[in-house]
Amino acid sequence: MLRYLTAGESHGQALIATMEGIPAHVRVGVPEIAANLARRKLGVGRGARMKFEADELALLGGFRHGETLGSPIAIMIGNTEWPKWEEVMAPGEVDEDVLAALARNAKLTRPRPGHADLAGMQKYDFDEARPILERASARETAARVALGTIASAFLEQALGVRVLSHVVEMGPVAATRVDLPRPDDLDAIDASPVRCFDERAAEAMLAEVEACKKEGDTMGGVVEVLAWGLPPGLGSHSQGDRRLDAKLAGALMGIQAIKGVEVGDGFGLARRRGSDAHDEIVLDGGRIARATGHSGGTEGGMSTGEVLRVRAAMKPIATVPRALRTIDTATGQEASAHHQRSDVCAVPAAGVVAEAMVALVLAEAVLDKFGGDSVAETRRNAESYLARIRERGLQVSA
Ligand SMILES: Cc1cc2nc3c(=O)[nH]c(=O)nc-3n(C[C@H](O)[C@H](O)[C@H](O)COP(=O)(O)O)c2cc1C
Ligand SMILES: C=C(O[C@@H]1CC(C(=O)O)=C[C@@H](OP(=O)(O)O)[C@H]1O)C(=O)O
Repeated sequence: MLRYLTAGESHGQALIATMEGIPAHVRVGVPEIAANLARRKLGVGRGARMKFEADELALLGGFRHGETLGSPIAIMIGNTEWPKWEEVMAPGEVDEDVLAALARNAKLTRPRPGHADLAGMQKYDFDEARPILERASARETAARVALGTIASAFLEQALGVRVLSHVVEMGPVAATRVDLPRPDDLDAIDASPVRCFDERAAEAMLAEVEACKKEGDTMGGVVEVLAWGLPPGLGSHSQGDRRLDAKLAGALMGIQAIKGVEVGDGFGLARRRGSDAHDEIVLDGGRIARATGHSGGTEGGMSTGEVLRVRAAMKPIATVPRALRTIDTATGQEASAHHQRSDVCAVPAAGVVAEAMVALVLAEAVLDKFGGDSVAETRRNAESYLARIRERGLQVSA
């Protein structure tokens, strides 16, 4: 069983991530996690905070000498901006006069449409948005990316599974390249300011973000996550909440601003006839293969052994510089939404977060199927399962 939690506010002292259930001997540590945290900050359209804030990473539990111990993992990511926020976000009581003198403590009573501000104030009984936005903020995704790095390392070392993401749509611009990126393409994707595999589309995407920024507006887009090398049979058809596709959808929808998830061709499948929608089962050198990849690598809530392909649609950033209409909850009058600074577009970063969430779901599914308290034990169990599939003549070619 794999379980994890994150804690911490956007302008608090630190983010904390804990995870239990990752086997011993996964070779992973600060270099790999720090590299993924850096990837999450990349991409055109990110706001000023990405430049001046560093992620101060500390591994507090569950690691020794560059490997996991099989014990609970505890990770801290310090917010280097904390000194500026020490009073505003102090966990203890602070003198009212001190707070009143701080401009950054001004009450946020003009909730932003599209953010968690208003619903959160209503639900948690606050007279301003600060206590809500602090946790709603996608700063929290740094903690999930840290955990996802460990899940990814486990998947690769136990089973040779590689997870990657790329941007396929940015506002109105869509990539048209049909071949799927492979793990070796990830460096090139990360080198693109829009994290797009299709170079021609990348140029148009870049122009779109720049135009959007100039016009004081924000953008969304679509990211695709691929997992290469999965065995068939992760997840189960036997209960709705055990379906791999359901878990993937839930995990991706759990990312801030994600409003749609597609598995494989998703909504497009609904517009096709069955003869044109399903991946015919064919022979490839004596092994089972699929003629096409419409399903995205799951059937019946189980992985098929083909490449897993899921997409997540991100809505435009809620903090629109050309501020949207709202109500000032202090006066009850119409007003424009509060805005200090924000990202114009965070789709490239959302791809890195989506990659982490998919890795966490897959690691959980692998541990459900194969168990194991060490990487070697998970690998042995998976090998024996795959040997049985071969014995039956049911092996896939991917
Ligand atoms: C990587 C990332 C960065 C984000 N940056 C911002 C931002 O700078 N400003 C903003 O208003 N929303 C930003 N968001 C989106 C908000 O966090 C999100 O809209 C908010 O939490 C409300 O949740 P909902 O969109 O799911 O309703 C970002 C989301 C992600 C995934
Ligand atoms: C800090 C991060 O993202 C933040 C996510 C976010 C939001 O509303 O989701 C709003 C912005 O923060 P601020 O309002 O302080 O400028 C982003 O910078 C991060 O990703 O590390």
